[in-house]
Amino acid sequence: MQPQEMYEACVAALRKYADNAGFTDAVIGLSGGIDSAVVAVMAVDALGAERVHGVLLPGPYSSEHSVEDAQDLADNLGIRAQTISILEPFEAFERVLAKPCGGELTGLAAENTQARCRMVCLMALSNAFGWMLVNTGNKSEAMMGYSTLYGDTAGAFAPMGGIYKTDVYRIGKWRNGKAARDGLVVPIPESTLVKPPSAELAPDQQDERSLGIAYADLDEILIAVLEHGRSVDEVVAQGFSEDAVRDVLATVERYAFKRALEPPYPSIPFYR
Ligand SMILES: Nc1ncnc2c1ncn2[C@@H]1O[C@H](COP(=O)(O)OP(=O)(O)OC[C@H]2O[C@@H]([n+]3cccc(C(=O)O)c3)[C@H](O)[C@@H]2O)[C@@H](O)[C@H]1O
Ligand SMILES: Nc1ncnc2c1ncn2[C@@H]1O[C@H](COP(=O)(O)OP(=O)(O)OP(=O)(O)O)[C@@H](O)[C@H]1O
Repeated sequence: MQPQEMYEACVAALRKYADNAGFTDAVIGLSGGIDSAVVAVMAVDALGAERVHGVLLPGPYSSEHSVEDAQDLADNLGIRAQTISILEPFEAFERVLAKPCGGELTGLAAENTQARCRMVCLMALSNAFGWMLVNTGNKSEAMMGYSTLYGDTAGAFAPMGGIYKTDVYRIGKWRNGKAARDGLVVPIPESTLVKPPSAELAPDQQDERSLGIAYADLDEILIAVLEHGRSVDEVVAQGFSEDAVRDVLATVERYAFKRALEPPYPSIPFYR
């Protein structure tokens, strides 16, 4: 499927889900990253700018450029955006969880607590105003379990849940190009499109370093096996090491439990 067809299918699925569930408005955490940027544009196209509520939730490792990119996106889209710092709640959790967690809240527990603080804030807004929390996950992350259970896996619907990360970029670029061709404001800031993706849950964290593989390679392996039914040998013949392919497939299997707890997403054969 070409980016335009993918994009329009995701927008239509989001609109339909919200209508069926009786939601008029949506709330989205805006991180300055590509995933939340593309999902926010989809939500505006599905529901209208006045019905999309952005929330910037900076934490201890949020970079200045992320906050700027998130604000620029909101301005370009003409949506209301507010900032809720997670520093205070996170510090409170660091204090109260230090002793129970062995003396200090560190490592994975500290990283994931930040994502869960964000979820609590977003769900409070959902409860207060009846806004649907839109999940920003993509299929590459879901397959690799690269998300925080009960954190950024929250949300009613994941419009991009069936789209691999490399296509998230293609879709975003296509949507920006369409705006430019139509003489409209280009929604996604250039720096969101070019910076290396990062969860910003630890200092200098980058997705591809944490995953141990570049998204371009990861997606090629995932699409070959999961979408086109290729065998390990066939994928190795495409130019990947057998270890790399087997590692990816073992991770996919290990994280089936997390996918079972993630929101629904469009059931569209994007890759057939
Ligand atoms: N079989 C099973 N059935 C049911 N539950 C099972 C389970 N195995 C583990 N669990 C539970 O799952 C927990 C582990 O899951 P979880 O807490 O999510 O933690 P985990 O999967 O270990 O780590 C999440 C990773 O995703 C990264 N992340 C987070 C947020 C956003 C992004 C991003 O950029 O997209 C990336 C984060 O930096 C971290 O490296 C275990 O502590 C256990 O409670
Ligand atoms: N600082 C933040 N402010 C608001 N929402 C956030 C913040 N950090 C994370 N989130 C929410 O959690 C989601 C997952 O974070 P993640 O870092 O994986 O995504 P992203 O930043 O949109 O994209 P990328 O993976 O390219 O960095 C985001 O899409 C966003 O909805």
